[in-house]
Amino acid sequence: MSLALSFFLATISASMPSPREIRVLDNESALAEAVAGFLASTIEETLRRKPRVRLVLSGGSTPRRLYRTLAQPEWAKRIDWTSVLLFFGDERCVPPDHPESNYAMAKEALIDPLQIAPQQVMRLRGEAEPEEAASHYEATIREAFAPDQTPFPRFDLIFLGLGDDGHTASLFPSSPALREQRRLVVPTSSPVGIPHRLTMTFPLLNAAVTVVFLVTGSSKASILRRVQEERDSAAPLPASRIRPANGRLIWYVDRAAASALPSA
Ligand SMILES: O=C1O[C@H](COP(=O)(O)O)[C@@H](O)[C@H](O)[C@H]1O
Repeated sequence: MSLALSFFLATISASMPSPREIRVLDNESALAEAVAGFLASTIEETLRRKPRVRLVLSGGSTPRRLYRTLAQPEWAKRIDWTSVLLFFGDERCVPPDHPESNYAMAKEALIDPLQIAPQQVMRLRGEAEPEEAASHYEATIREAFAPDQTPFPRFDLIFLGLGDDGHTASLFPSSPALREQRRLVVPTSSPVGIPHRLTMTFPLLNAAVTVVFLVTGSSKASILRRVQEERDSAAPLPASRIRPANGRLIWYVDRAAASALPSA
């Protein structure tokens, strides 16, 4: 089936800051190919306007598949990685070679295979004291965007995942980090797995030019439906609060994850 046919595109714009698009692909590998194509054209288009692309990577198994796809020769030769600066939306407070580190995963699947230069990779220091690591990353981001960053730095593209509990990045339901309005990066905690985390905040994530969610598998079907339905609720799940103020929000999901959506 062609990519064009396997896309189901829904655009819902009522009372939202920006239209939302849901693109449904047959399976995880079709999704990785489609997102690789989207990334390639975003990088190309951004480089026509400015010298650098600032891209935020996410953790999780779906992004890993995407990174491995991007490292394949056919995609490697289509993308000019020398002009891309890589950042991370969140990190576990673990050393950079820990199996749970988002940086370690991206290094193994994307950065090393593509030989992306260390000076292009801005990692969160999971091994440092969390407050210090958050402030350090905030300074790193500010420096990478100077002087152009009012009111918040505007990343060209941010990849995000969706947790079973509705979390995204390391913004977990009921966390005080959800209320942060001023800082770009904060320490936070997770109710499951590695407890101490670092995460980008809503104001920073929502300042992006484009945010892309990557969601696959039937285990995500019911939470995906909830996130799509409750966008106007008074206490929405963290993932529902991703609403780029002047940007685009695109959901790439596979058929299994989309199976509980009303239009699926
Ligand atoms: O944005 C993100 O989302 C994931 C949740 O996805 P999962 O597929 O691993 O459940 C999160 O854990 C990850 O750190 C983050 O970058």
